[in-house]
Amino acid sequence: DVNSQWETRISRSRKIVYYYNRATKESTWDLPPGVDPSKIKGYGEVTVQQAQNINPLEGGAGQIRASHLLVKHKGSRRPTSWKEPTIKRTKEEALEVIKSYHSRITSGEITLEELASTESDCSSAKRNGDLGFFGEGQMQPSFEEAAFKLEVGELSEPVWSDSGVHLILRTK
Ligand SMILES: N=C(N)NCCC[C@H](NC(=O)[C@@H]1CCC/C1=C/[C@H](COP(=O)(O)O)NC=O)C(N)=O
Repeated sequence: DVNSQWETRISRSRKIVYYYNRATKESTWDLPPGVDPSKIKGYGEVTVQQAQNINPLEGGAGQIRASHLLVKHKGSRRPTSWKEPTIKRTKEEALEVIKSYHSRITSGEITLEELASTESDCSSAKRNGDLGFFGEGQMQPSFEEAAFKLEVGELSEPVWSDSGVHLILRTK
């Protein structure tokens, strides 16, 4: 089963956990869909919290914390998600969807975290969209540039990255 293929390792440079699949030799920063970090082979003592790369400590200098809601499209770098195995919507359709989410959040009808938990195509949906603390060089440039421009508590306009289109809420 999927938990037997994956193992957690510590990235020496980043001092955060990543996941390595012994069968496919794939490595990824984010919790692979369907994997329970508390059930897979760990490298050293890795807490579940660490395994989800949520840095429990205040972000270091120059780090911010943000949550996001991602809507992927068929041209996304990984057109699959925990929600659907093959994402077929077009870029235009993805933008329409994210615009409707943007107005529902700005009208106060729903929060980004609530919407991300059920609608985001990113595995961070399980954490209400929380990406934890991150510094420069960790996220794709377009996402990083938009996120670092936000004030704490501010919601971005739709932001494109190779992953798809995002709404970003800076939280710290
Ligand atoms: N530090 C934390 N928490 N995780 C490391 C994130 C690695 C980073 N990821 C991104 O830049 C995309 C855009 C912003 C968020 C994000 C999340 C992607 C989106 O989904 P995907 O396109 O991968 O299927 N899911 C995971 O990586 C990257 N350099 O690829």
